[in-house]
Amino acid sequence: MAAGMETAMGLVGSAGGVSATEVLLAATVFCLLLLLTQPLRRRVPKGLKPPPGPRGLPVVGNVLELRKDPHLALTRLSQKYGDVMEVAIGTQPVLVLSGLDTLRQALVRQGEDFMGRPDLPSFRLIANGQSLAFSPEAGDAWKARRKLAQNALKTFSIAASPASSSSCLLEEHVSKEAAYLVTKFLQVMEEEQSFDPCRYLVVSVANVICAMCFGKRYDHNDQELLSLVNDSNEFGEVAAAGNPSDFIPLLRYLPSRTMDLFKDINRRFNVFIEKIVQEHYATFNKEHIRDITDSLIGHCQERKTAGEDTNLQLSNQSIIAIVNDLFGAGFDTVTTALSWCLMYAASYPDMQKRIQDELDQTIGRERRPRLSDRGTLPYTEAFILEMFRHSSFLPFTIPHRTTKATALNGYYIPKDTCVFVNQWQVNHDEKLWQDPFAFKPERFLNTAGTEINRTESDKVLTFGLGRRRCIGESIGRWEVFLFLTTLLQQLEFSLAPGEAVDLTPQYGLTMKYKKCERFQIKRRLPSNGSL
Ligand code: HEM
Repeated sequence: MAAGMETAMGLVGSAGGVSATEVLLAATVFCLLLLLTQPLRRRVPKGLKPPPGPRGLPVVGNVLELRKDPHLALTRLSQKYGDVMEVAIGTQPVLVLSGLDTLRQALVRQGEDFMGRPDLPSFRLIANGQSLAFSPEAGDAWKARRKLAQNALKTFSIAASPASSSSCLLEEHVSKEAAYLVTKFLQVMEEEQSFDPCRYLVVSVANVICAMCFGKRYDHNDQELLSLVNDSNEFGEVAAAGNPSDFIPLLRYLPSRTMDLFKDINRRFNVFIEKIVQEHYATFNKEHIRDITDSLIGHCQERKTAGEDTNLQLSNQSIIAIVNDLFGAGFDTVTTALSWCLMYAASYPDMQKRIQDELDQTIGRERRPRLSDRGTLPYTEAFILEMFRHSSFLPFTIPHRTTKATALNGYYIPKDTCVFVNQWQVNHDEKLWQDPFAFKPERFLNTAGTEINRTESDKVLTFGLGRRRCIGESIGRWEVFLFLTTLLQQLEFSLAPGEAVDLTPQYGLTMKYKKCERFQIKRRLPSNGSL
């Protein structure tokens, strides 16, 4: 993103000259460009208005205002122009939506109108253009694929599992990986003074989604997996809302290291998934469906015998691409959520202690936390909610697109308009939250501190809303809960003394704090009576 923005800045900065003729020529070209690049005046139906927004420069539009932390820049602009505003990225108009009520209206009540995805060049590179999450299709075939993904995901994660000693497969996988992490953290701590736990967290979280999708787990030193999961930052830089090269065609022809990396990540990702899918095809047995990949292969084969192909035109390739999406969406989001949890816990030791006291009183230390403990740990739940709100690590949803011409809050919005949904703004809106920049889990508790206040928790926006709402929401929330409680039941997290840690989120599809090698982890002292 930064490289692209610099290029965009270079573009406007390059005009200049010394002689009067050159100045005149430059001015003429400028005016011509201005005329050519102004969006054609749209015909706005009677009774409606075009959305307001800041005036942009020719060629680059408002790119310069958005070049750093677009979520903050667009929040500031929304304070001036309102919940429905229009900015220009390059010459393309982009609708930016803020405000919880406006988002509920657009994404839920008028959900069909706002459910598309824009056809962006970088999105075409994801899963060979077949991605469920990023491709522009939003018709019946897409709806059938989303349903298929939801069902497969449910069967191999949160559905009751009579064959397992855990309540569901998700609990079994997470519990195992979290217990392994406890041992791993203590082992690394013996070897090093302090370290970055995210390096291990990401493999454990990836192993959970690998177990569900592919029925396999990887070693923490597996180079193939490590090289994939450690490149999520580069992926997020390009796939984030507002990547200039998606909107300014000229930038696509200029060399960009970030773009080259993005292409390479997607290529390696496809190779990784294809290899596993081929292995599954070779050993497939319809009487013994082992995981999500098998269940999708099974679906392809059933459809073939039922002659359903012409019906919804789902290609086998597009069905198999679903595992690509589930794996991709399933590890970076949850790892980022957990890394923020650990950072807040280490930065606020009193809050960490309060969670641990709650765990000691409710669960003790003899048995591992289970998913059924969720409703019994209100402070822990409030802490997780506050992590989602305060970090807002998914500042925007994946961009949306209008599927037809529509109206919102009295503004006219043409078909195929690209839409950014500003989740960060909602989570820091002073009209919704008292002291929005403070980290205060208690804001979600009732006065007695015994229950979550559901009116407050429903205001946090993290998983999107409506037709495009995240299909892994329950899995994501449950994983964060179970990993965090298992880790905090056994371990104490702190930061090595030194300079203050920089908690500023780095802009991307998912926002992380700067790499921090200063975590120290030790086994908790026995509490009175337990252990
Ligand atoms: C804490 C964890 C997670 C967070 C915060 C999160 C958040 C989101 C958000 C904001 C979106 C975009 C919504 C929109 O565009 O309006 C999304 C989409 C999606 N998520 Fe998640 N997610 C998480 C975990 C997961 C997991 C574990 C999976 C799967 C195993 C998953 C699968 C997906 C898929 C497939 C989509 C695309 C849906 C569509 O385009 O219709 N997510 N998620």
